[in-house]
Amino acid sequence: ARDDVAFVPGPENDSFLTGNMYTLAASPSDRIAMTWSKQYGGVVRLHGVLGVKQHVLLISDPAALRRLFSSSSSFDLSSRNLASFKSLFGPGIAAVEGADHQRQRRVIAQALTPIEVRGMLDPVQAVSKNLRSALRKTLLESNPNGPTQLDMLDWARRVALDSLTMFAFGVPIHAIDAPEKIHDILHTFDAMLEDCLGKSSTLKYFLRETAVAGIYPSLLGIALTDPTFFRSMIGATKRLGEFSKWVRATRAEQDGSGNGNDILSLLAKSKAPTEKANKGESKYKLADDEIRAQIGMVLFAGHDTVSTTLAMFLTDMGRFPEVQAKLREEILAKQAEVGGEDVPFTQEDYESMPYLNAVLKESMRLNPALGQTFRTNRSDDVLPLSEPIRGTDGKMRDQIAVSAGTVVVVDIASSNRRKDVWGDDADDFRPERWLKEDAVLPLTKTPGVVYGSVLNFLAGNRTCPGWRIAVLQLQAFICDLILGFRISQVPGVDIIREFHGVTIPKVHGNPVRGGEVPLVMEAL
Ligand code: HEM
Repeated sequence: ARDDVAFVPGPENDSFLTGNMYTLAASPSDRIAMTWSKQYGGVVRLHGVLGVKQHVLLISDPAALRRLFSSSSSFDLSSRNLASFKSLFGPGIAAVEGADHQRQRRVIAQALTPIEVRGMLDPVQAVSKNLRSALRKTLLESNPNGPTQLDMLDWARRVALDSLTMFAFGVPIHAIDAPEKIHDILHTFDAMLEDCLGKSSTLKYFLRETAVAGIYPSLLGIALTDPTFFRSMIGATKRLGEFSKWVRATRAEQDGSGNGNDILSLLAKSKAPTEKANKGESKYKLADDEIRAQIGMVLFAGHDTVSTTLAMFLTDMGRFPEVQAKLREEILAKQAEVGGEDVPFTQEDYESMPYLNAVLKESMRLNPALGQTFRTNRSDDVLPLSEPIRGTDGKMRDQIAVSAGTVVVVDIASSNRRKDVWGDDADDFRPERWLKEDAVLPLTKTPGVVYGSVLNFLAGNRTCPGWRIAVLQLQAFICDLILGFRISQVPGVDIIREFHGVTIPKVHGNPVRGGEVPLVMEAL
């Protein structure tokens, strides 16, 4: 088949074994991807891992991404990702493709409509209030008269886990009150992601990548060549199994279900036959093993993504104290308007705070929890370009033929910073850009996304189905934290993001396993 990928300009090969892929994975804060996309444009040819596929395309061009995310696209999660998800979680939404995926998505989308998400507000707010009082107590105990330095990534993980287990599974886990009791589950994924996907060394990266790509797929082969990777996968699978058992046992104690409004209860309803069931309706139901598989899947997709986003938001509040002060003013004014501290905000209240949403979108735009995600095409495809490129053969091309099986990196980080879309100050933190009348970007400029034209929740057939509840949680946590605390940077501490499949924030120059976000917190 015709294939233009080899003619797309890109960087020199970095390594015989890992091409440019380890450089990409090991570069903090998505920096190298953004450097390449600035240097070479919206499509960049990378050298792949030896033996897996010679060339890889790094894409931030909006026209190419629109094609990639369109309904007729041949691109989907790579089979290597599908297989790893399947062995970790079972046949859940991110482990299946084609008709099975469509059916599962339909059911899961029904559990996360605007109406269902509205019903999840109470538990989310209860957890958020608990965070505020536990944090206040900790601060007063450690320094009654002033500020204290805390790892806010740890607190973000705890609040995200408490909130998720309530709205998704209908069971309380008490990560805020007793993190030591659930340490394993709290850290299942950050540990696994670091061991399995993180930066380590070129050789280890090579062994892992070729293992998951099925070059030597036997468990024994993986165990022998990369014991850390092997142990970590086995450990995560075991903890997930225990967690899922605990969820089901706790729900059984609570009269066989959660509160009725959580994702699991809603999924279970999809299984129950209705009297009016039309012919063919069963194709929109989930089997028991599929429902079970969603427990681990949702824990994976909805925990570290939210905690990283929140921790980076708080980091930005430390970096930009004037933004923090202005945001606090807006939330205080809204609180007075609705009747004071004791009246909880509604979803409309959160939505009607323009500065809150502008700051959240701006922080997410610059700090995506997933800076990259990987795809392969199931059949030959052609990607149009928003601006033509000159190939390494000297020919101008306004589209690129991509033969089946090509690995594509969706460059979310660079897409969120394109100057032709966001303006010359695309790299700057400037929430005001969202307040202008023309802030709504024309869809022709972006790949068609659910939340404010940023690509954080992706687009297309695997757009994050949890984006509404993710945003609602972030709005609630942010309001409580900004009202309750003054947040400052720790002098000399710079936070970077390491990419391990999901981003883990760390201290520049002194990265610890699992990450941390030290901030100076003061109760107001
Ligand atoms: C700020 C928080 C979040 C971010 C940035 C985020 C981002 C994403 C992205 C980029 C994907 C697509 C991954 C890919 O296909 O390569 C995704 C998928 C998914 N997300 Fe989220 N997510 C967030 C929160 C949540 C929450 C809270 C839930 C749970 C309710 C959730 C559930 C899912 C599920 C189930 C998928 C798989 C969808 C599929 O394969 O069709 N996410 N998310």
